[in-house]
Parts: sequence; C-alpha cells; structure tokens
Amino acid sequence: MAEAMDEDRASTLNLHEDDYFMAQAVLASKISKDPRTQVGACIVNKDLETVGIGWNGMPNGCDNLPWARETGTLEDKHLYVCHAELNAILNKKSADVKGCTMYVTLFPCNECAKLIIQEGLKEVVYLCDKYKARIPFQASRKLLEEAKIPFKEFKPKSSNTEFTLSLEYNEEMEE
Ligand SMILES: O=c1ccn([C@H]2C[C@H](O)[C@@H](COP(=O)(O)O)O2)c(=O)[nH]1
Repeated sequence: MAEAMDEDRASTLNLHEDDYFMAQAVLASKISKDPRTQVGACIVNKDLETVGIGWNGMPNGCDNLPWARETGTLEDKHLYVCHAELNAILNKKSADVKGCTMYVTLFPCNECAKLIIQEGLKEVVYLCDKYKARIPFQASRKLLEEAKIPFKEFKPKSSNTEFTLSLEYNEEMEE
C-alpha cells in the first residue's frame, strides 16, 4: 500500500497544513535533552512533504557534555549544542532543501539564519520569539530580510483542542 502523504495525514487529523507541520516541530522539540529550551524544526517541501526534522542536541556520541549555562566557561552548553535547524537540515531525506519552508519552535539565531539562506529555504514559520531583544536574533532578522526570506509568526488555524494544547511551549525568559 502506498504511504499516505503528509497532506492526507493533515486532513485526516482535521488539521490545517501549517498546524500539522508546526505540530511536528513541537513534537521534535520534546526529544531535546536541553533542560531549559527545547527547540524543534521541521522542513517541508513544495509538495507538502516533510523532508527533515531536527531538535537541539549534543553532537553524535558526545553524551557527557554539560547542559549548563555558564557563559564564558567550558561548562557552557552553547559551545557544544547543535541547533535544531542545523540538525533538521543535516537529517534531510531529499538531495537538498531548496525552496522548502522551515517550521521551527524558536525564531532562528543568526548562525541558523545563515544556514537557512545558504541552503536556499524559501520561508520560515516560527512559534516563539523569546530572544528577539538579543543581538544574535536581531542579526538573524537582518540576515533574513536582506536575503528576502519571509518569516512569519505561527498562528494556529485549526479548531482542534488537542492540537492547540500540544502547542504549549517553553517560553521561559532569560533570568
Ligand atoms: O536558533 C536556535 C537557537 C537556539 N537553539 C538552542 C540552543 C540551546 O540548546 C537552546 C537555547 O538555550 P538557552 O538556555 O535558552 O539559551 O536552544 C536552537 O536550537 N536554535
């Protein structure tokens, strides 16, 4: 039997496609071992097929690195962690991700924006923008604008309560 397409699955679940793909990103975020900020990303091609999924995690085989936030020390997770966007791109099942849309639970940082641009993605849909005041995230906006890659905040379109609940996302602000 032929595998059902993502579009058919979304319709079976009575979900708008945007909701379906953001739900995949949210689900992926839940796999992350980051105790503070779990991020998920889902890459979708023009035929509405998922071609890549990723979450923030330590590099393969590096299971003993710290999850602490100790800026300026070797104990700081930010030195080691692979971002969800990078992992989604590296996990792609297609030859490339040109012309695809990225659904991501956290607005991408500047390093991820550069990747998104260089990989030829066409749009970014994000759920949470809790770091928008930070310089790397402002730089990211500048990069995406300069590259003419539209980004939009996700707004659920389905009236499916289970789905809306599944969108609960860690919005803890920086201390
Ligand atoms: O674009 C991004 C930005 C950040 N992440 C990951 C990297 C870290 O694991 C967390 C952020 O941790 P904080 O403690 O909130 O600083 O998010 C990402 O995957 N993509």
